[in-house]
Amino acid sequence: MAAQHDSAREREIRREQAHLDGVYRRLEEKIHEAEFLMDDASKRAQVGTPGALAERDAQVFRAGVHLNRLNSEFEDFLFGRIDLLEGADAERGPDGAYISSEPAEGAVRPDGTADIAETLHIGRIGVLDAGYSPLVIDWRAPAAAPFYRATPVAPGRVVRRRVIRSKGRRVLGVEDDLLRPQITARLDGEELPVIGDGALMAALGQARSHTMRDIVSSIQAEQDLVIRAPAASVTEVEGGPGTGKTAVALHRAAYLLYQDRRRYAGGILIVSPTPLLVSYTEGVLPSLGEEGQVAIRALGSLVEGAEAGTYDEQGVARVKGSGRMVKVLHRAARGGLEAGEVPQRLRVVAFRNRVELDGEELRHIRQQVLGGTAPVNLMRPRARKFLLDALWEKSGALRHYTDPELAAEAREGFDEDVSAEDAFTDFLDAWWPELTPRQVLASLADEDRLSVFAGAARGRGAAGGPDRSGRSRRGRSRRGQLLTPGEVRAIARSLSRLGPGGEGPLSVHDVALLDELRVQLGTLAKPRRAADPSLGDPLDQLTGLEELTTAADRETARRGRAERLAEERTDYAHVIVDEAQDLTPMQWRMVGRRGRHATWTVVGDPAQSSWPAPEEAAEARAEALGSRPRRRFELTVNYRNPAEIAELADRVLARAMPGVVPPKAVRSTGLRPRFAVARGDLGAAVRAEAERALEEVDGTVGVVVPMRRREEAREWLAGLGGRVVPLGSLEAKGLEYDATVVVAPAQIAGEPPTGGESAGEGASLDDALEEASPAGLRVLYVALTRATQRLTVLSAEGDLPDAGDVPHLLRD
Ligand SMILES: Nc1ncnc2c1ncn2[C@@H]1O[C@H](COP(=O)(O)OP(=O)(O)OP(=O)(O)O)[C@@H](O)[C@H]1O
Repeated sequence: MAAQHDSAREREIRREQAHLDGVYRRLEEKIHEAEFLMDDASKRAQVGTPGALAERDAQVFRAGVHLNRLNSEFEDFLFGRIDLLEGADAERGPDGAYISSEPAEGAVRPDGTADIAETLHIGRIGVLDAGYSPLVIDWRAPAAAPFYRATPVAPGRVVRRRVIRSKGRRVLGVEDDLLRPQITARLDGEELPVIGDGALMAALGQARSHTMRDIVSSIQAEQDLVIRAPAASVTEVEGGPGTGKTAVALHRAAYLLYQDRRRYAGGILIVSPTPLLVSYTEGVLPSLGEEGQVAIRALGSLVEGAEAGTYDEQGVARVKGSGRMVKVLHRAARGGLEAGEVPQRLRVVAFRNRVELDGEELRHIRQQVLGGTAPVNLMRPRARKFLLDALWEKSGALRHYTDPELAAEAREGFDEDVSAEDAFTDFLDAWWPELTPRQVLASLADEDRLSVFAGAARGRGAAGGPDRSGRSRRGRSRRGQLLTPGEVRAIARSLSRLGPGGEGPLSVHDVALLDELRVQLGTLAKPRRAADPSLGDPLDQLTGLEELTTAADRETARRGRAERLAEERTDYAHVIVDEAQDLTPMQWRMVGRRGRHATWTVVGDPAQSSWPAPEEAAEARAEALGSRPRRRFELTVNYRNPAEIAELADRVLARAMPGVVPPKAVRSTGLRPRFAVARGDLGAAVRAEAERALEEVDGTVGVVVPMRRREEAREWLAGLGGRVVPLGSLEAKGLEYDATVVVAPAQIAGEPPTGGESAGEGASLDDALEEASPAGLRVLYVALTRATQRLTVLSAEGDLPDAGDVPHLLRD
């Protein structure tokens, strides 16, 4: 093989540049073609026959999509290349590349030499030359798979894998991996040069910004297996921090779209734990050429019209997220009719007689109606019928008829009479109003009401809330009691921030409760809106001769329709759940409803779960995913943290989940984590450490503080600029920064379940350890695994640092 020196590198860069120039020439031709098609299409608008118009619409649409993709500003449009031996067969796939992945017999000569038979360039979208030969293969095409999968142990046909770095139209560099070092391969009679020592490390060393980058040029083999796994039933992926789970989930969405656009366009939902993670990741799909086809939603934004703006204290969150709430809400929905002023008398005039039902009779009727299983709002017709039955009986009119036919006729007349009376309809509206989920949720701010639904007797066992370690006292509660009086009080208090109609700020966990109530209450069919021509199908408007709308109008209408569909869509074709370990049972139910007929990809890491009752969540997850078969994958390499940081985090993991094998960190920076202690003012110490980190790295600095300190942290760090981000420990999920400052680790690990004070000044070692529940330690593990370059641990009250400033929880 040729030795690596600068002139060889430059020559190779020139070669790739020549190829890229050819690709851009071809792209320009395609752009002209698409523009011509658009132009041609708008001329057809003047022809005006239905056939021509329909054809034109289709043409405008196709050309528009194509133009958008071609015009997209791809940072490095072309990023890879593989040089392949001759294949075992001579069959070509639809992208023009040969299909076989194994070399033909005799491709390597007995003397160890071989010729490169095929060179493929890999890019974000595929481009064919005028003769339909591939200039660039789409990274998702089967022919591109060896680029990701080939290893020196199983190289297949790949001799050399090259990552090409470019900016705009300029090739900046190339990095090669040689997969068959034992052979001497020739390309066009020349020995194949090998440049650089791998692109992965270069990618990992880059400074981080506030948005995630795609990893399309350096996807690793174990990740590629997940990305390209067939979308059957449930694909489950587990892996430690930094193993690329989120990256893989996003690339998988793009892959599925490529595989079956018809099925998946607009039909993929990615569920993310926090809005911060949504905004961090949402640029990745457009960079892969997939704009607007995938809904990425935070757990607090999954229900239409309900956007969570706050977090509950952890103790409250634990109860709201628990499966015990299903029964409480079921009862609350059924009892919701009693929440306001309930009319105690119904008085109507029928057949010229006054008929009346009193409070007791009405209560009895209500009970009978509620004996049905339908959602409460959908029982209104049943309520109406039972009321009419009772009125008819009470009127005594039946006695006057012996002939059943006449009796039936009379009854019909009676019902008509009563139903036409305002007194009756007004009564029904007040007695069986349409309940909204928000209203019913807000009604639970009344502790007495909630106690009834929760089966919790008031006034006794006031200390029955969550205990200090956050463990539920469910095991010790009375039979039939769903929530303890302490839990009832905590929930009622948290809901008191809502107005009577449920207006006001919702917490993330309230949203899952609203979704549950939505189902328990049922939604009345809305009267169909008068047809709005801008929302109709443009093809429906082609009534014959006149051309009513311009192409631009139609494009707007199409977009309006797409947006409306996206808003209303509640059942997806594929659901991807990121950070799945953190979904509460109630959230699993909410997410499960959105993928009843879907295939699923579920990625997560049990070691990062902040949910204190993993068995309960596992049960809910099993229920949401149903009996679909599971296919499991594991990711084992940590691409984010340098080994020095991973080693420290692993100490916490060993404490939180003894026996769990941490992922292997592939990089080492030689920089050990820094330990410091806040001896005076905590805010000043945090600010000083953040400033120091800003000096040390080019990119972002995340300052992770206990949840209850996040408001203060904003003030401490004010004015340091956009590179510094203050975060509560639970908000750090899934994110990464070049440097992180983890503040008060013992408080992060021991954040008390009901938001009270944790072990403070003068706390003993035993106190500190007792406070740190496994769930708390897992939260700390997340905080410690966010840094790509540098980590500072700043001890505060309760950390018990040793002489080297290492806090107790992080010592060996
Ligand atoms: N094959 C790869 N090539 C380059 N970078 C990679 C690769 N795989 C992962 N990374 C990078 O490693 C970092 C971690 O990836 P990601 O956030 O997807 O991990 P994760 O498993 O979701 O982590 P966590 O569980 O901590 O949220 C990201 O910066 C990602 O871009």
